[in-house]
Amino acid sequence: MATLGPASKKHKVTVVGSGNWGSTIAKICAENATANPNLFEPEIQMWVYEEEVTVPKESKHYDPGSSLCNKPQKLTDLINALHENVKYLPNIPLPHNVVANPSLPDAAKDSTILVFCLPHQFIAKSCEQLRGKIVPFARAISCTKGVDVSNKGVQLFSEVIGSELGIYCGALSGANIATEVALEKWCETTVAYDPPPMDSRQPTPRVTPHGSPHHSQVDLTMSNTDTPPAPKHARLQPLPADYPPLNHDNVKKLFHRPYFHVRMVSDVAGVSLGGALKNVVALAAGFVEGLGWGDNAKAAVMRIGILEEVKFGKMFFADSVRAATFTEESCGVADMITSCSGGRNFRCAKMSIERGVSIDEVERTELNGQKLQGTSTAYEVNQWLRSQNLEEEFPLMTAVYNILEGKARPEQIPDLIEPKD
Ligand SMILES: NC(=O)C1=CN([C@@H]2O[C@H](COP(=O)(O)OP(=O)(O)OC[C@H]3O[C@@H](n4cnc5c(N)ncnc54)[C@H](O)[C@@H]3O)[C@@H](O)[C@H]2O)C=CC1
Ligand SMILES: O=C(CO)COP(=O)(O)O
Repeated sequence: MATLGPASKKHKVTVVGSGNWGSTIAKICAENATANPNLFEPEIQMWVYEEEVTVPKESKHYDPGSSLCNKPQKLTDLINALHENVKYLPNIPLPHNVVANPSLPDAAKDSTILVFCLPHQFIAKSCEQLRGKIVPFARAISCTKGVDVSNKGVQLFSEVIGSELGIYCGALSGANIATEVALEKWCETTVAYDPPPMDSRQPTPRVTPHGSPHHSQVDLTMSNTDTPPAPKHARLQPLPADYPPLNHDNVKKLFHRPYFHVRMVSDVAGVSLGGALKNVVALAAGFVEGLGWGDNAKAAVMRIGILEEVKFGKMFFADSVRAATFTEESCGVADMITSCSGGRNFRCAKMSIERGVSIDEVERTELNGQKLQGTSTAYEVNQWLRSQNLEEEFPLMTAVYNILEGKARPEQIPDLIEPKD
């Protein structure tokens, strides 16, 4: 067995995104960079989609005499001066080693770990900006919840990021309402990371994967020897030996906090799909709550939602998904419950019924720039199901789409999701 020298380099970490969850994830990574100085560079770069922001009067930083407060400022300048994202994560101090950067290529320069935490509609554009500008052996984790439908079929965002950038991408998802996590209220999350064996420098169990570059182009099968087989296609570059290995233990150290408990798994598809599809279910839960139907109705919607998640995974990601991920891990049932109780998709869908306005209007007026993922995911999922002639197999996903389109009413949900004999 090859001897491994001590790692002389450390991982540079960039968080791509700075919204409600992006800023929270940057806080977590920054705390862990400080806690693990042997693994990570001290500074966490956080890419901020630049905009002009006025410090709100209710902010503790508001001081009418200060030049920062008397006119709109660049959000990056505010974050770096106040160590708070006053627009997307107000009242939460960010560690001083979080550095806001308005240039994506600059923020990601030389980074070996890219943590993507953007609303899903912005992933493709950000990958375009990064293509050819990152270190070729970088690894990524997608914290984005959604699926992408294109002429390539239905893809997870870990797959989109992986194939656009030619790097390996895992996924982080769980019952994680950002404001609670940012306040350090305890919760669990699931990180799916199924790295090529060359990263972990230890045998990794064979998993049958779906689609992303290491999946389709690199044979992950381990022989019985300690040396991993050479990849059939060398596109995925090995992590140089002078970096600490990116195995489950070290990836966990980037995210696990006393208030944010990480369980590591290898099922990237299951983790990603749980997070994506529950956002559509949360809209249905919001609709029935908005009608005043109570917890029993919401529980029925959640039950069917979980069944449709599992079915979607088995039908379209059969070679990689593990049904138990949806029931055993935080990214499954637990995320369904929390999202259908207090998530933005749930709350905005409920308000849209109560006020008799569209959910898009509620998003515009109530979320101060934060983005719903359930509405666009409902359209993406429907586009895919329709292309496969399978809308009837997913009555809840289809009902939500039809309600958003004005082709069905929320009151019809019980009939729409009733199994057809
Ligand atoms: N907020 C939460 O509680 C959680 C969110 N997530 C997921 O994390 C992902 C990111 O969500 P949040 O951080 O909550 O974002 P957010 O919804 O709070 O904020 C919107 C973000 O989009 C950025 N943005 C606006 N226009 C843009 C453009 N043209 N290009 C690039 N960025 C642009 C804004 O700067 C802002 O950072 C989503 O997929 C969401 O489902 C996952 C777990 C919890
Ligand atoms: O994903 C979330 C909690 O895990 C947050 O969901 P919302 O985007 O609906 O707030």
